[in-house]
Amino acid sequence: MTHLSVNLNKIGLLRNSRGRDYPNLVDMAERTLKLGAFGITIHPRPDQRHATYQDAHDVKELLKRFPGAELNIEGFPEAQFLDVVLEVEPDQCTLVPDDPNQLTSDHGWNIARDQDALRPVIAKLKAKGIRVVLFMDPDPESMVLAKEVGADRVELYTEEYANAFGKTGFEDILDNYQNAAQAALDVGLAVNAGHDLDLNNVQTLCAPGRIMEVSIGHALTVEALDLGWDNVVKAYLAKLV
Ligand SMILES: CC(=O)[C@@H](O)[C@H](O)COP(=O)(O)O
Ligand SMILES: NCC(=O)COP(=O)(O)O
Repeated sequence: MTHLSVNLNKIGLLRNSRGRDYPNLVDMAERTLKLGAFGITIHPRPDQRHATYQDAHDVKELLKRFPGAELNIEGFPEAQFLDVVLEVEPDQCTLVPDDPNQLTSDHGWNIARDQDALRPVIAKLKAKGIRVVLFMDPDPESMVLAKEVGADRVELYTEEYANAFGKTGFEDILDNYQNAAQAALDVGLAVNAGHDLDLNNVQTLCAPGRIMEVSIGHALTVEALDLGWDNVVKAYLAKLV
C-alpha cells in the first residue's frame, strides 16, 4: 500500500486569487483527511503564491485531531522556510532545490554540488524529530550520496514518468524509476514520489510496492473539477491499496 498525501497548493492558489479565505484550506485538509488520505502536503514558496507559512501552522494544528495523519512541508531550505519548518515541526520536510522564481518544481538535487549546504540543514531538521526527504531525479547512482548526507527518504521527481506514460519507450522510463527506487531502498532510504502524478498513471508506478508515499495536488485538483473532490480522493485511495 502506498500512502496518499494530498498537496493543497492549488486550493491555496484559488483562495489567494480573491483575497478572501474561500476556499478555506484547513477545511479542505479536514475534508481530505476524513476521506481517508494519509496526509497533507503544502509547498509554501517565498512569494506565498499559493500555500502560505500560516497554512503550515494551521494545518499542523488541525492534525492534532487526526492521530496518525502526517503533514509534509516542501520547499527550498532558505532561512524563512527553515524558521517556519522548525517552528511548525511537521512530520516530514521535503527539501526541493527550487529557485524562488520557478513556475514549479522541475529538477532534483545535485547532492555532490550541494552537500555542504544540505548536511547542516538536514541535521537541524532531524534534531527536531522531522523526517527529511530529498527531492531527486530518478538516478540510481545518486541514492548513496542522498543517504550519506543524512536523508531519511528520497522523493522521486516524476514529471518525466508522467510525460512518458502511455507513449513509446515508456517501459524504459518505468524501469529507470523502479531501478532508482530499488537503489534507494538498497541503501536504507524509503521512497516517496511526486509531481504530475494523476489517476491514470499513479497505479503503474506504485504497483511494484517500492513507493511508500505519493504526494499529489495539481492533477487531483483538476480531476476534481470533473469528478468532485470526494470522488477523486476516494479514487486515488482505491488505486493505492
Ligand atoms: C516538489 C513538487 O514537485 C511539488 O510538490 C510542488 O509542490 C509543486 O509546486 P506547485 O504546486 O507550485 O507547482
Ligand atoms: N511533491 C509532489 C507534490 O506534492 C504535488 O505535485 P503535483 O501533484 O502538484 O504535481
